[in-house]
Amino acid sequence: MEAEKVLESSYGFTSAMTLTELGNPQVPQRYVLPLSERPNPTLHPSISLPIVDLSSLKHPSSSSPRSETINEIQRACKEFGFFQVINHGILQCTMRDAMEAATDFFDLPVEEKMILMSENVHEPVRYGTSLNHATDKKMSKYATEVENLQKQLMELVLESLGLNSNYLVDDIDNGSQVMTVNCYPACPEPELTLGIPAHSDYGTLTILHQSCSGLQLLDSNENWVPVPLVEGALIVLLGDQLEVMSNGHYKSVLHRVIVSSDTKRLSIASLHSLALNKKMAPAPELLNEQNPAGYKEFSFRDFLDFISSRDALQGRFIDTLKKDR
Ligand SMILES: O=C(O)CCC(=O)C(=O)O
Ligand SMILES: [Fe+2]
Repeated sequence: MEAEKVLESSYGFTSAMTLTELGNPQVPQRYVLPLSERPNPTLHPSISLPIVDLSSLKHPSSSSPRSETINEIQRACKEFGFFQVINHGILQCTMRDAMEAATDFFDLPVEEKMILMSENVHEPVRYGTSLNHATDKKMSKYATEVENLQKQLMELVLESLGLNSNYLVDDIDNGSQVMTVNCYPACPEPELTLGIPAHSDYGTLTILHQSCSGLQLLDSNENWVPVPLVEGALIVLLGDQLEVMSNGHYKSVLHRVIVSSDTKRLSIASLHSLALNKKMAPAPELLNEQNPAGYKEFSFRDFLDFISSRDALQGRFIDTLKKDR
C-alpha cells in the first residue's frame, strides 16, 4: 500500500481510495470544505422526487399514453431539472454488468490505473474521470444502450417544450457521449467534505446509474434533496446545453454527492451533448419579441476551455452565457 501511495504521489496526487485503504483516520486538509459548503446531515426536506414510467414508449396502447409521459417529463423538468426513469428498456443484467466493470476497474492495482492519469481535460480517457469503455465489453454494451435511451428521452423532452421531436435530430445523433465512472470510498469524516461539489453538467442530458444513494439536488427553495435509490431505475439530469436550447424554460440542475463513513459508492454517468465543436443555441421556435434569446450559444469545447482555465468551484459556466435581457 505504501508503494501505491508513493507511486500516486509522484504524480502529485493521492486518491481518496488509497487514503481509505491506508486507514487514514482524517480527511486530508485539501478535501475539508469551508463550513458553508459542507453537507448538513440533519436538514432533509421531505420532497418526493419524480419517477417516470417509460412503458408507454414500448406499449403505445398502454393505460398511460405517450402524451401523459410527456406531461410528467415536462413537470419534472420544470420543477427539478431531474427525474428517474423506470421501465426504460435497459435490462437489469446489463446495468449490473456495467456496475461490475466499474467495480473491477477501481479494484485494479494502482499502477494500472495510473497509466490513465492525466490532467488534460481534452484527453479521451483519464483516470479519475473516465474509463475506456471501448475496451470493456460490459461497459460498452451499457454505453450503447444508454445512448439509445438518451435519444428517446431527448424526443420526449423536445416534445415537452413544444418543439418537433426531430429538432436537431442529426446533431443529437452525431453528438458526444462521455462515460464518467465515479468511485467514492468510505470517508472517516463525511461531514467535512463532499464526493463531488455542487455543479451542473454541461450537456443536454446526463443518465446516471448509482450503486447506492448519495446524490443530492438543489430544489427551487434552495434545499439539498437526497435522491433515493430506486432499484432498477436510471437518473436523468438536465444539463447546461438543455437550459440554453430551451432558452431558460428548463434549468440545468445543481447536484452534488455526499460521502458515507461506512459505504463505498460507485456511479456511472453518461453525459450527452452535441459534438465537441457544435454550438448549442436557444431554439428559434421558442423565441419572439417578448422572449428574446437569453443565452449565448456554446459548445462542449467552450465548456472544457472554461473549466481548464479556472477553478471549477469559482462560479458556474451557465452564468457566463446569460445575456442581460
Ligand atoms: O455520482 C453521482 O451520483 C453524480 C456524478 C456526477 O455528478 C457527474 O459525474 O457529473
Ligand atoms: Fe454531474
